[in-house]
Order: sequence, then structure tokens, then C-alpha cells
Amino acid sequence: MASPNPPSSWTTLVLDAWHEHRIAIFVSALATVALFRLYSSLRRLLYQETKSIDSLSAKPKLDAPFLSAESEKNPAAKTAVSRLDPSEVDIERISRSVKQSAPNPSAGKAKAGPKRIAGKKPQISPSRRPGKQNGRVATDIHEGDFDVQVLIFYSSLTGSTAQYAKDLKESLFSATEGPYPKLSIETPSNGLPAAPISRNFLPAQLYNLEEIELDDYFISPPKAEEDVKGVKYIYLVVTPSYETDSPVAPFLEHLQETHHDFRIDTAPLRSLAGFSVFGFGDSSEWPSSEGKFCQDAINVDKWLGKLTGGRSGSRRLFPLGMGDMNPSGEGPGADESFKEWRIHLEEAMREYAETGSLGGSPESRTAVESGDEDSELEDEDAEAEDVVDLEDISGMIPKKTSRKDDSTGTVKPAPLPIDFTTPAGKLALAAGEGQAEHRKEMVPKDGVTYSALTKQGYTIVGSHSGVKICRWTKSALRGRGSCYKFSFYGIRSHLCMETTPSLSCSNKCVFCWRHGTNPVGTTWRWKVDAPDVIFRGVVEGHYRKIKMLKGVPGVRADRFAEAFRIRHCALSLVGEPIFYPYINEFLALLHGSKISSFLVCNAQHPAQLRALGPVTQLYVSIDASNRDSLKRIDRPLHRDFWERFQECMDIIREKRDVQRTVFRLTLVKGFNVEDEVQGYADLVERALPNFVEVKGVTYCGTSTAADAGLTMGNVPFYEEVADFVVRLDKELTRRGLEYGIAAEHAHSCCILIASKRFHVNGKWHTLIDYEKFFKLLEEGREFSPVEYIGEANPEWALFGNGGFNPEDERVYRKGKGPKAVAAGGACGAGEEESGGCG
Ligand SMILES: Cc1cc2nc3c(=O)[nH]c(=O)nc-3n(C[C@H](O)[C@H](O)[C@H](O)COP(=O)(O)O)c2cc1C
Ligand code: SF4
Repeated sequence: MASPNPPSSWTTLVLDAWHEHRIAIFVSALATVALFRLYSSLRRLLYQETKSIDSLSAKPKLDAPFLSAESEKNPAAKTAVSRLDPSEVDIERISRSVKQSAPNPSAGKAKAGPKRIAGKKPQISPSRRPGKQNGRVATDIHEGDFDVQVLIFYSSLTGSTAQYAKDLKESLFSATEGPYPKLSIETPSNGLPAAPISRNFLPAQLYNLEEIELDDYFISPPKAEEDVKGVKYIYLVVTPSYETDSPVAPFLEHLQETHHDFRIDTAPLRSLAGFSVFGFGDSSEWPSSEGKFCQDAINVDKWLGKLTGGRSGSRRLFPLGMGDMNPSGEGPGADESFKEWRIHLEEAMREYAETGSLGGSPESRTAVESGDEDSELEDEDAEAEDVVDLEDISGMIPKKTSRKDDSTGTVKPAPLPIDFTTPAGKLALAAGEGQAEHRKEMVPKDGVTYSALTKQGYTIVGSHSGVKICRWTKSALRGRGSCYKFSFYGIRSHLCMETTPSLSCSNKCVFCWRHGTNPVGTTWRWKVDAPDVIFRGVVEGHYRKIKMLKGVPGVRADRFAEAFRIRHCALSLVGEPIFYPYINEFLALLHGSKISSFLVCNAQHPAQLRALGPVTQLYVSIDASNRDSLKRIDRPLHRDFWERFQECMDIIREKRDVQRTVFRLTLVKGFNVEDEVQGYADLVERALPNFVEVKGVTYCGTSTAADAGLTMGNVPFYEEVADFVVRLDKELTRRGLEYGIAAEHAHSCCILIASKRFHVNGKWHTLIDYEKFFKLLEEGREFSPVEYIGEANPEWALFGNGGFNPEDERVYRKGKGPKAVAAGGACGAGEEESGGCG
């Protein structure tokens, strides 16, 4: 029988041996692992150093082996290895690069292994390395691993450009190295040897400009969401040109407006890796000599240049290409030009992927053939400088009382400046026939102000009026919501026209969106256009712009049709509408056409305010509650601005029973919010307006704002606006004033406090019965604002419910989510379409 004890004695033996030698076993195991890891690292580094040195002398080589025999033989490489200090080895970085340079199984067209390009390395001067330069983050050199995503955008009316764009997607890189190269590049990093960097081209994506949301791509590049981190975008735009209406027109308009949008950085696409444009046209019918050949492509190229940084750093990867569909003589045909452009473009893209840089200086990438961005920018600078503060220069102009007419030798009286502070009756006389010829135009067609305003999307009517389609009108046309005036007063934005009969103003407010481009002054000294000319002009201008929106994706047919019947007019835009001597006549024309009038004035012109006839709703901008603040924010030209302001408060009180009077408060954090609740309550108590609209300032990145020290930090969060409104409401109640918080529109950061006159049968009634208003006007008697009260406010518009009409579709820009507002997004910064009129 076998002993029952052997297993137990074996176990004892093993255990004893383990206890005796376990420390030695541990130490040797650890040493073995450490040695193995050190060996692996050294092997890899030896390869790096060898390649690096090799590349300095050798010409580029493809598919180098991991450690070539050549480098083994190279004595320089060996010396380099002996210099390596293992303590400086970044093991984590090495293993990451190895992982990233592994073939991507999802990339079906990838070759068996990553292609290695050894050789010419970009020597990036320290001054061009990414980092802060002149206070701005330089983005023109991209380092490390990244993928390059090419997006091809095209527009086409009769289909030929669409076909070229599709071909481009298919043929990109295929002729030279198979679809979409995958590069593994040796790049020095801080003077230390480093692992290969992997930069892959992802298959290009093709987009028809008519079918995409332009804001998603052309206000900012696609957002780096979780799944697309480390992707650099290259935009290629292929477009025909059309002298007539075409899908290119709204695209161009979008680019131009984005550049001039006061709420958006002027170069919001500067983080693109690069862009290039190709245009198709017909030179025999639309010749270059007349500036017509490929003019749409020229403009697209120009705007993309500006949007990606302009003179100081445009991201133009390769110059504009042009293809002639109908070449005369020996000129190349469209196919040939397109192919040539593609081949050069591929080279430029490849170089970008290899070096992380577009090469050359930003200046060298400036478009010569597409309208010099430099001169455009210089124009803009000049425009800003051309805005002359009339009061500033008045002392410099010699006072002339008469002038000689050279043609007749007769002496004519010098033009008398019309004192804007005189009542309307006198203005009308002074603006009569005999005077007109002596006066200058406020915004002459050949002046820089005219071109500055038209670039910003204004249609200039006559010589001093303007009309512009606001973003909300576009939003409503696409069923994406109206501005706050729908929640508060029932105005549908696609039925609203925004205009001003006077582009001139007597303030220079820090947050004004006019970019310092409109004239300022305290007296009307210009030629005066007749009210009916202005009325016809602004209506035509508005409809023309609406017509251009036909091709914008998402525009709803029913709303598009409705938009050709203007129902409301917001007299705000830029300038001061009551500056216009015939404002009452102009208002009468609006009302006669059953167009309601919302007029905003700046509380600086008491005489005109007093003389103003009926308007559907009368606003005064209350930008501060005390003299010092008002001076700092509005920067008024009138020396007695505070006295004028206070007089206007009294006029508003006088009018409260015959007009719907509104205080418009614009909150600017750090300027007029913190300690001013008491001051605002004093003003409300003095003027007793029917409504107080409180709105967070919208960020306007102009130099005017920057000079005044205004930054995004001055834009309040919606919660801060709401908090201010609650405090103001409490203070009004404490003083025994009958007000309450009636409605809100969180989307545009705006909240409405209303007099309890509009709280009827336990419900807020701030909406307007417009038909009733026109009827009351026709009766010709004085009437009270409560006589044209509309229906009760809908539940969704009440304070606390957000104010977004549930019938509309709420759309967030890519990368922005509902959280932007729910979490208290900053006014004018969170969602799209956050701006609104005066
Ligand atoms: C009504 C019309 C207007 C045109 N206007 C221009 C023009 O201003 N400049 C130009 O270079 N080509 C002009 N062309 C030529 C087109 O741009 C050219 O035929 C282009 O290839 C059309 O592209 P598509 O088929 O993609 O729409 C025009 C063509 C038409 C039919
Ligand atoms: S923002 Fe002004 S112009 Fe635009 S729809 Fe609203 S009221 Fe009209």
C-alpha cells in the first residue's frame, strides 16, 4: 500500500524551498522584465535616431524596414545610440505612436502597412511654432498625429459642376498613390528623437451646398466631437458662376454675412487646415475683361480667404482654379484646367499632411487672382477711419456763411445745418426744395460707408435709409422660430421688415452692431429723401432679399409665400429713426399699408419724441441708469445728454396713455448691471412705461467694443439676466408700482416686465391686436394702448416656460446642444440666431 504521506512531504519541501528563495526569485523576475523593456526601448530608439540621421543626408525613401542593415552599418547611428540616455525615453509616447501607426482595419482601401516617408523634414522656425503670438493663438502649424478630412462642397444648376465634384471625390490621390495616403512621418520634437507621427487622409466627403445647413460648416468648422478628435478639415469648393439667380447666390451671401456679422469673429474658419476653390464658367459669353468670367468662384475664394484669416493668415491651400466650358482659341478646356488644379492640390495637401503647415508665409497665400484681400482689408480700415464724428471736427471747419458758384459767379447762401433739436415743423421747412441741392448725401453711393454697409448686408435706399433681413426672418422662414417679439407681442419674424430712415445717429454705443460704419452727428445736415421714395425702396429691397432666400435649404414654401406681405416694421436697425425729418409721414405710409410700427429711439431727442405721431409700440433705449454709466456706454455726442435723457423720460410718461411705451434695457455685465437696480427702478417710477424689456447684450466683436473694454466676459448669462429681472420686479413692487414679469424668450436672452394694465382676468395679455390698432388709427381719435390688447399670452411664452413656440422646430448648431441654454448659456454666445433687432 502506498504511504499516505508522500504528497504532504512534497508540498512541505516545495514550501520550504519557496520560503528560503522567494526574495531571490522576485528580484530575478523583476530584473528580467526590466531588462527586456529596456532592450525593446533601445531598439526602437536606435531605429529613430538612425532614420533621423539618415534622412539628413539621404533622399526620401519609401517603406524603410524597422531597422535597416544600412543603418546598422552607419557609424553615425551607432554614435547616436551611445548618446541616448534611457531616462529621457518617453515610453508612453512611443507605445502610443506604435498603436496609431498600426494599419486601420476599418479603412478598407488601406495598403498592407503604413507607408513610411523618410527624408525632408520641415524645419519650423521657433517663431512659427504654435503658441501665443501677439496675444493670439497661432494655428498655422499643426503638430502631432491627426487625420485629414477633405470636404468637397459644390453647387450646380444644370449638373455639370456636380459631375466634376463627384469625379473629384473619386479621383483624389488615386492617380499618384491610391486612394487617400496614410503617412507616417518622422518629425523632430524639441530636439529629441521621437516616434513616427501618423497622418492619414480620410476618404473625402461630398456635399451639395443646397442640401446642407450652411451654418454647420461655414460659421465654424465641424466641431471636434468625441469621434472626430484630431481631425483637420480641408474644404474644397467647386462652383459654377451665374450672372442670374442661382444656388451660388445664397452661399455667397452667407459667407459675406458671416464675415460681417457683428456677433461672430471675422475669421471664424481660421482653424481649418486649408481650403481651395475651383470655378467653372464660360468666358465667351461672360468674359474676364468684363469681370464676369467665374466671378462667383472668385468671390467664394475671396470670402473663404477672409473667413480663414485674411491678410494675416488665410488658409488658402492652393490658388483658385478656373475652368472654361467654352474656351476660345488655344485656351485650355475645363477638363484640363480641372485636372491640373487637382494634381497641384494633391501635392499641396500631401505637403500639409507631411509638414503640418501650408508652407510659405500667410502673405504669399493671399489671393491675387481673387481680389486682393489686403486691399479689401485696407478698405475696411479706411471705412472705419472715414466715420467722422461731426462734433469732433466741427471746431476744425472754418465757419462759412456763403459760397461762390463758379459757373455763374453768383454768391449762394451756405447750406444751413438743420438743427436736429428743433421741432419737426421747422425741419420740414428747412428740408424744402430750395435747400436740397446744397446738401450732401449722408451715404453717397461712391463712398466707403456705402460699401461698408452693403457688405454687411444692408440695402441702402436713397441716400440715408437702409433695410436688412434679420437672422430671425430667415429662421422663421425655415420654421425654426421667431424672435422674442413673437413670444411677447405676436410678431412672426418672416412677416417683419427691419429698416431705418436714418442711418445716422447721435450716440456711439459700445455694443452697437454698426461696426462704426454709419455717420454720426447731432444735426441733420444732409439731403432729405421723400418718405414715399424711402417706403417704396425699403419694401422693394426687403422683398428682393426674401427672394434670394428661395434656394436656402429648409425654407418652407408656405412661409416663403407669406413673406411677400410685410405685416410689421421694426424701425431700429442702425441709426436713429426719429432723426429723419419726415418720420411721421413715413409712419403714416406704413400704417396705411397695414404694417405695424415698432420704433426704437435713443432718448436723446426730446423735441422729436414729443412731436412723434402714433406708432404701434414706442421704445426708448435705456442703456444705463445714471449719468456716468450712460456716458460710458452710449458715448453720446450731445453735451447735455443726461438732461435730454431725463426730458425723454418725462415725455414717455406723458405718452403712456396714448402709446404702448417700452423701456429697452440692454444689460452689459461690468457696465450697467451690478448696482443699478435702484437706478433703473427710479427711471421706471419716473416714466411709468407700459413695458420693460430686459435683454442681455449680444457680443459684438468690433474694435469699437474692444476699445471700450468689452469682451465676451461682459455678456451676461441668461440666469444673470433672469436674476436681474426678478430683483428689479421686486423693487418695483416694494415701491408700490404695479408691474409683473409677463413673458420670456430665453433663446434671445430677453425677458418682459409689464404693467398690470395688461394683466386681465388673471392672465397676461401683452400680445397686440394689430387689426384693431389700424382700425383705431382710421377713426382718427386719440386712443389708449389697452384698446388694442390682443389675446392672452400662450402658456409657453410665460416666464419660466422658455418662450419657444412649440410649433417651430428648435435647431441647435452642430456641437451646441440644448445644454447651452439649460445650463445658462451666455446671451448671444450659446445658440444660433441669438441676435435680434434694437
Ligand atoms: C444663365 C447663365 C448665366 C451664366 N453666367 C455666367 C457668368 O456670369 N460667368 C461665367 O463665367 N459663367 C456663366 N455661366 C456659365 C456657367 O457658369 C457654366 O455653364 C457652368 O458650367 C454651369 O455649371 P452647372 O451646370 O453646374 O450649373 C452662365 C450660364 C448661364 C446658363
Ligand atoms: S429681430 Fe427685429 S427685425 Fe428681426 S424679426 Fe424680430 S422684430 Fe423683426
